[in-house]
Amino acid sequence: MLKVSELDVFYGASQALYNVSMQADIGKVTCVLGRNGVGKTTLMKALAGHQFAKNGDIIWQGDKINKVAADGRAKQGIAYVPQGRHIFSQLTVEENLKTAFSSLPKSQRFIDPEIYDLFPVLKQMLGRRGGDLSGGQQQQLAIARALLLRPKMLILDEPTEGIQPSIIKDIQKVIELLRDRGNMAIVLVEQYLDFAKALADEYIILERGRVVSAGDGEALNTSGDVERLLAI
Ligand SMILES: Nc1ncnc2c1ncn2[C@@H]1O[C@H](COP(=O)(O)OP(=O)(O)OP(=O)(O)O)[C@@H](O)[C@H]1O
Repeated sequence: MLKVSELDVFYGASQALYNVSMQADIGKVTCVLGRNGVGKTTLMKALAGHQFAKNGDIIWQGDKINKVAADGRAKQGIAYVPQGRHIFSQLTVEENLKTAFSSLPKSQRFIDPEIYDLFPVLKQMLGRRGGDLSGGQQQQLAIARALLLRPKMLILDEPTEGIQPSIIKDIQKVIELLRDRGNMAIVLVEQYLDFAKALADEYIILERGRVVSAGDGEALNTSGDVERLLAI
């Protein structure tokens, strides 16, 4: 389980997160919602170890990981799929997948064939360059690469951004399947409310760096607050 308490995060002198607390349980999807620029990506970076908190605690599986860098967190089972996917456009699909190996012990440095059950398109495209894939295929590649770490927590920052509806459905099914296995916490940043509603077991909404609403996924459908807080 992930437990975040009273997190303050700064970029230089500018504060991006104020007193943020949240929890993400194994076997659940926790959605982080909010308009542009409210701090969602900053929170994900703080969870993944790409940005450090000035104050507050990040407790993962009972250990305080505030000071652990990103590679250390990957080794502790935290996998991060950043917004914009960050795949290597000059490397092939297979080479992109293998970049995950550096965080794995030697015995686990292989591509689990299950990856191709989840994302069949990747098998057909193993020799293609990452940059030649569609946005949706790149997103699938980025998620597959993260899954090679055999994570206990998967952080997905806006996986539907700029992606065609049929692939959004495929990604939704994969997230549901991973959740239903019950051995992974999934933290999902999402602007696309229908996708969030379909997947969220729990949610938080950020506004100007603060948590302004939180609850179980059902409340996303019933609370009028949600539409108001996410309206542009
Ligand atoms: N590297 C940075 N240096 C300085 N300020 C930053 C940096 N990255 C983000 N910020 C600022 O921190 C605040 C939160 O940004 P963040 O990217 O976390 O928001 P977000 O909710 O993820 O937005 P979006 O939905 O547009 O991705 C914004 O005011 C942004 O301008």
